[in-house]
Amino acid sequence: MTPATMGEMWTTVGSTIASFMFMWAIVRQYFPYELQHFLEKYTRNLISYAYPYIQISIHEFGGDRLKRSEVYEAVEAYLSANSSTSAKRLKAEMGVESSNLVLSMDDYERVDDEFRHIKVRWALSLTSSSMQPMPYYREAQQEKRYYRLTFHKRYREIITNSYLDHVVKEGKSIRVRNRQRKLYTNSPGYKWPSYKQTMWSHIVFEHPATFDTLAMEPQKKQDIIEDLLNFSKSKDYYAKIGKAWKRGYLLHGPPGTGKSTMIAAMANLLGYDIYDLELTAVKDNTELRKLFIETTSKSIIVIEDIDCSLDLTGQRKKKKSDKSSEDDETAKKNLPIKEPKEESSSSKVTLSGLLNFIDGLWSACGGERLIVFTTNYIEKLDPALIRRGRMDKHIKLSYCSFEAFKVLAKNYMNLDTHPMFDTIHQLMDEANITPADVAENLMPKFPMESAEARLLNLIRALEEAKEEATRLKANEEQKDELAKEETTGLKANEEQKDELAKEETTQSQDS
Ligand SMILES: Nc1ncnc2c1ncn2[C@@H]1O[C@H](COP(=O)(O)OP(=O)(O)OP(=O)(O)O)[C@@H](O)[C@H]1O
Repeated sequence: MTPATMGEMWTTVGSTIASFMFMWAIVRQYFPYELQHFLEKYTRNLISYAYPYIQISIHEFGGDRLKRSEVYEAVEAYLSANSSTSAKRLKAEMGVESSNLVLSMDDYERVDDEFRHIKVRWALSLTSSSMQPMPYYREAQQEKRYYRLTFHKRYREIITNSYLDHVVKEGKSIRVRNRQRKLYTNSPGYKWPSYKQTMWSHIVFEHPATFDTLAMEPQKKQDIIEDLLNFSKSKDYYAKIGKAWKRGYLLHGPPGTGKSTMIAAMANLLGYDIYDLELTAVKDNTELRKLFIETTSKSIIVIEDIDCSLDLTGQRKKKKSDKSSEDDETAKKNLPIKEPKEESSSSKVTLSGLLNFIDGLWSACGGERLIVFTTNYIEKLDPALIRRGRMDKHIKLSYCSFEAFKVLAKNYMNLDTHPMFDTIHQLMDEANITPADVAENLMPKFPMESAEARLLNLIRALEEAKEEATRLKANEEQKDELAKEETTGLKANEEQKDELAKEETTQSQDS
């Protein structure tokens, strides 16, 4: 068939040449190396006169042949999202950084893509190296894969300036979404022996908590979700206002109200890694800075129970004997007593070191990081540590409300409503119970335990909590009464003493 227009003619020439080159890529391996080299050089020169297309190659391995090229990996991810629907020959592999099966275009396969109405073609090809492979990097050296992008030369500018950037950005974010996330810790067990320094070590982070499963009032939950999503999309905004791209969250509330669960939900929402920083294992401010610099972008740095981690007030660390008065206070508030973390006497991290870690010059490195502190006792923290700007958002996690209970009932029993809910609602207004305790009661104690039995367990727990609260209140009132009586007695004594003294003075004056 004769091509009707010039455009079609170029298309025909182009696709003929492209097909020729594609065929050549397959058959070239059967030619001796020297002949391949010779033929390629002269054919390329000849083709470049007639060929209206531009080609860009992206090789799997860089000059050092050891590390996969980041751009290649991004293109691979971008095309795997694209090619799984359009390519005819796909290969299935386990993702390097994920446990999912990843589909991508097979060797010598081609896929078409479109960008601002411009059609481009990607092909995956292979070359074999003439070099003797090193034993450990055999694969990297023997089979060299590369992607070849072909487009018409009239689109050179748009493709090189915008399309490639778009592919790499998209590919990187697909990789972030698909990667296996990590939970890092610097626990004392991971000291590097020769330097005696703590180091990060990690396991795969697989916590199933999400904001859907988190028991909390819906409006409060929505505010937090929006705040987090807003943060993750605000790179340009932070740059514009000249602030490091990071945000501090302070989660406070009694034990078992979901502080750790919320951190896991945050990480799952944003696809971030978690660095669980054990401050008591950090030797000094220098080591803290080193650990901080080693954290990567898109991560949450967590310091749990910050009040127990260090003496952040600069005062003498409390001795065991000093604890009793503190414990009295705790008992008054009906909170379980938190054991202090491992003795931190060897740690010389100071409050100023920690503040530097949050918002000093070093804190700007890396970007896109959340810093989360948790505490059961917000009132114990130095105001400088938690002022807005450092801890931008303070979130109070509290005892279970009826709204929060409904989330747990849905999660644990798939119940939206039940006649027993009214009693539970009423009791929850009168008694304090943590979401952890509610969850424990809703869990079946044996297979097939009925919903009624589990709700009854919860009602009993609520009644106990109510009785306990009434008992504690009565105790408090009794203590207040005794204190009042004591004060009245002391006052009467004082008055009697004054009276006697007055009488004595009168008598001595008379005599
Ligand atoms: N708000 C909640 N939503 C869903 N589950 C919760 C919630 N709060 C607690 N839980 C359940 O209770 C368990 C303990 O909660 P979590 O460890 O998150 O509490 P915490 O406030 O961090 O406690 P602590 O102060 O002792 O560290 C969790 O594993 C979870 O099953």
